[in-house]
Amino acid sequence: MDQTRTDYDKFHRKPMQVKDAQRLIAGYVEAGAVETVPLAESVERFLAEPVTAPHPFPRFRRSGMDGYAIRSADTASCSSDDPVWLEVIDEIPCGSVSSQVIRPGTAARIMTGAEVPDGADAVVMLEMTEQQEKDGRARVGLKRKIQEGQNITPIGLEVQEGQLLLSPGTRISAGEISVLATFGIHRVPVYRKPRIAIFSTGSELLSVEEPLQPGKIRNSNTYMLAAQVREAGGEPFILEAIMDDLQLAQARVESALREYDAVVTSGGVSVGDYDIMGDLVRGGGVEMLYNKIAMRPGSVTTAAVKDGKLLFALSGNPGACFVGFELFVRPTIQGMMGRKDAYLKEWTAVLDVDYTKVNAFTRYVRGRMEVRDGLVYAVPAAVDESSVMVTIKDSDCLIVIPPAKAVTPAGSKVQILLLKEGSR
Ligand SMILES: Nc1nc2c(c(=O)[nH]1)N[C@H]1C(S)=C(S)[C@@H](COP(=O)(O)OP(=O)(O)OC[C@H]3O[C@@H](n4cnc5c(N)ncnc54)[C@H](O)[C@@H]3O)O[C@H]1N2
Ligand code: MOO
Ligand SMILES: [Mg+2]
Repeated sequence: MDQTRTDYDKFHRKPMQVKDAQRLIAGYVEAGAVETVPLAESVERFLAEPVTAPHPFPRFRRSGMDGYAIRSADTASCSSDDPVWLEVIDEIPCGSVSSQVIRPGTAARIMTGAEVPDGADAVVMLEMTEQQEKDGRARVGLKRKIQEGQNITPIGLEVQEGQLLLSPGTRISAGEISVLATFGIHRVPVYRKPRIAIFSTGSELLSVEEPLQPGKIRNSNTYMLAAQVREAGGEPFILEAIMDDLQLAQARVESALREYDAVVTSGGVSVGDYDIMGDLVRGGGVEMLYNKIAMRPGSVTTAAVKDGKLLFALSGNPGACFVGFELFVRPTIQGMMGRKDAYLKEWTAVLDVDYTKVNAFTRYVRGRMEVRDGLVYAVPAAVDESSVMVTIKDSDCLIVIPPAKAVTPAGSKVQILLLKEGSR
């Protein structure tokens, strides 16, 4: 390729819409290998197989109170002046099953969580009863009519046998752990965490342990990306940052693509003389999928594929790097763990202040949500330049501002993308 042609390609990039780029990437994403882990270790992992209920839950008629299991018909005509007295024929602690059948005129003492004996159709709480002993036999007195079914949790109230409880791709947290434990699933099939290699490019980068030097900065993107990979559910592998050297980058990308499930880099994707990642993806060693997205920040966000494995070459500007990850890498990692359409959740909100910047591309503005009078307001970060690092931490959403020729006024309805997994 002659130099003129190369420069032309470098500068004249064809922007792709975010949704089209996401769809293109999704075509290369498949759920990966499965491993089995002990229940306690399955938290935060992604389930690999459906879980259906092997039995109903509750599995037996369960007493909801400490009291007496009775036949409701026995209380049909009792009153405070004329209590009914039932003979207590058994005591049923939780975990025990009575061998008695409750017949007319009898009752069994029962504890919360115990199986209600045959014949009984209600449980009366202890506080509503009187106890008596007559001729060496325990009796319980009731003064009020009791409804059939009272304080008995029926079989299968929560879950029917065979019911689908959890689908593959579900992220396991406390509620899912409770389901798995209840049904005795103590070895849990989960997707292996995708192994994601991360390295930054830039001759200006110092490692985080190094003292500052003139013109240099510390490499924050690598650590931010590693945190994002972990939050998405993947396993980050931090590779040493490299200088702006095309051969070095080429060798590193190739070996990382061989060894890991996907590779994420930061820096060097724009049109600068040392923007080597931009050159690398156009160089033929990998198949470029896109090198311009119709968005800001991150317009130069780039992706490529080699032997079915994805390379995400994100912008070096921290704000753009963060957004590029959230829109393209996060859904990829989660897709590798069985999640379909794992894109940031979208809500509608009211823009809190005028947004004055205009742009031909959709903007993904860092911001935070505030709920006032039942409405969600989207408050843009004070500074949301692509190069700004410090407002990333203050953001819990990205405010989507479509291409606009004029100010987007306060009060406009806007879409917001939720960033924090906990709020999704
Ligand atoms: N002539 C043009 N210049 C630029 C354009 C353009 O269209 N024409 N686009 C601008 C935009 S927008 C962006 S975004 C950046 C993209 O830059 P690169 O992806 O090539 O990234 P670098 O040049 O390597 O670095 C940009 C910036 O980020 C800092 N950086 C880099 N790596 C890290 C890191 N690991 N941790 C923290 N900070 C990092 C770097 O020092 C630079 O300040 O290009 C614009 N220019
Ligand atoms: O590509 Mo830059 O990140 O648009 O701001
Ligand atoms: Mg650059």
